[in-house]
Amino acid sequence: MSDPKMTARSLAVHYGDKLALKEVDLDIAANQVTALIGPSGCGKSTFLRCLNRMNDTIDTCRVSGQVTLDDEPVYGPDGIDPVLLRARVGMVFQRPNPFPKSIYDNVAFGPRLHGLVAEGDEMDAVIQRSLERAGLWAEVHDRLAERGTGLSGGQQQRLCIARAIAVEPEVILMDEPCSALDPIATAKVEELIDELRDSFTIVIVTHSMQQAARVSQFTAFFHLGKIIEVGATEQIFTAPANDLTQGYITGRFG
Ligand SMILES: Nc1ncnc2c1ncn2[C@@H]1O[C@H](COP(=O)(O)OP(=O)(O)OP(=O)(O)O)[C@@H](O)[C@H]1O
Repeated sequence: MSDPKMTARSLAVHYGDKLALKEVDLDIAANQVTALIGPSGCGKSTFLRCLNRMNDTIDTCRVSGQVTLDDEPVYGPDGIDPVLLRARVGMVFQRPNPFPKSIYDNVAFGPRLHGLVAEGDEMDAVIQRSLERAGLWAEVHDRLAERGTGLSGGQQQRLCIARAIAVEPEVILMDEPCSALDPIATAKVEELIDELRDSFTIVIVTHSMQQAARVSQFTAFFHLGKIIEVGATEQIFTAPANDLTQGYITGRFG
């Protein structure tokens, strides 16, 4: 791939003695959606968390190999500062997890943490723009002081997306972002993902083959800690090269 936004090379992850990810190589294309699929426990989330060093928070976890963001190393002595890295590579989790604060303060959290935006008109504009881009502004503009936790599940997840994009990340990692949502809320988030890729590079872990096919341009199939196959989503779903991929996408195992 020419000029990938992020790369992983020989990436391996141990939890204690257990090898969870084995020598994984992957390029993440800029302004595209890359889906990570595979059976439970195959290492998708572990891989995703390596991209913004979220695994650092797990005591037993050891990472080896290289990850880059715009050719800069993510790990090692010359690695990007982890706080800065997480501003550049944001994350949306499986369960919507708004802070027990107002809708406004949820979105303002990142810009305040990183000292990016002045309070007042400038912050108001960032809040509005982020909520608009997350497709939530129309639903919440007249109740920004209410608690984020009082929104519906789907709205909470879009609030978490607004919170992630408020710091203008370059990459957004999504770990099964729709698994706690109903079909209508899921459809909204999927539409949003498609719009967001104009501005951001997106990596999404999903258990839903339909979702991977609908939202992504590239798909990587993981099995037992390795990448078995990676390619254009259409090719992976219509003409996979590997029997294991074929077996998984046709539901023979999972
Ligand atoms: N914090 C942890 N401590 C110990 N082992 C872990 C930890 N997190 C994950 N693992 C193990 O690492 C392996 C990969 O897990 P991971 O969560 O990355 O898989 P996954 O493909 O995302 O699974 P799922 O689809 O079920 O979420 C599994 O065997 C899992 O049990």
